Amino acid sequence: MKSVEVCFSPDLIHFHELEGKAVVVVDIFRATSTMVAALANGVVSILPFADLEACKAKQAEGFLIAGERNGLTAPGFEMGNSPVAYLEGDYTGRKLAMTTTNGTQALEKSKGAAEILIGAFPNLQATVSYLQKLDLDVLVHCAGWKGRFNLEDSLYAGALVKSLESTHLADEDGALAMKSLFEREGHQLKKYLSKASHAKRLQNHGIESDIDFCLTLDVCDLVIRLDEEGFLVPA
Ligand SMILES: O=C(O)[C@H](CS(=O)(=O)O)OP(=O)(O)O
Repeated sequence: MKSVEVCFSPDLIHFHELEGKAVVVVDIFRATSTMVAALANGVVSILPFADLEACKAKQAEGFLIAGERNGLTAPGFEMGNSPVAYLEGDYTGRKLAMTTTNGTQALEKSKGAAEILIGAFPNLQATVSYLQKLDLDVLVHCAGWKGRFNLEDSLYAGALVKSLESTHLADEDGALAMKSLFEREGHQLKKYLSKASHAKRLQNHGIESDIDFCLTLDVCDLVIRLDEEGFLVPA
């Protein structure tokens, strides 16, 4: 049987082996949810950046540029980090360059894995089915918040561990704990996560509809992987 483990923050990733594994990067509020929304609604690929200036420079090459820091659109960027913006606008055929506070940093720190996927609640089941066909152990890499643990990414990790239980053994404490948490709270995601500090920060930005999308299960039949050129694309 294959295995599944959880890393709770990019600052802890050095404790985990990446080589030979499928890493699922997750940043529920909001980066990975936004990536799913963008690629499910016409964007053809996403080039992730840890750095704002490098990302912004891609505009000169025709990229749509998305930049977010501390929940707000960064100065000079066309898009911020709202999934709903991609559901409402028409970005068909556009290539997106994207940088966010936590999510794109976690992606950068996942490099070296055999396969890197984007995890979010809207594409949970599609990602599970894809992972079950791969002959790889799984590491869930939670983006957290500025190096800290957060509830929403960890709860997603629990949902993934639970969904993979017929094929992947959860044999470490983080995976076991989050599976138990999801079994207890997964039926009331929105109520439970309304207590999360990140949800409270986003509520202060008045983006309730983003939170709703981020916590909706299985509305996108889409698997997203990082390709050999460094673009996030549908698998
Ligand atoms: O835009 C977001 O939701 C967050 C902002 S922050 O972490 O609360 O500053 O960024 P993300 O990279 O999606 O975690």
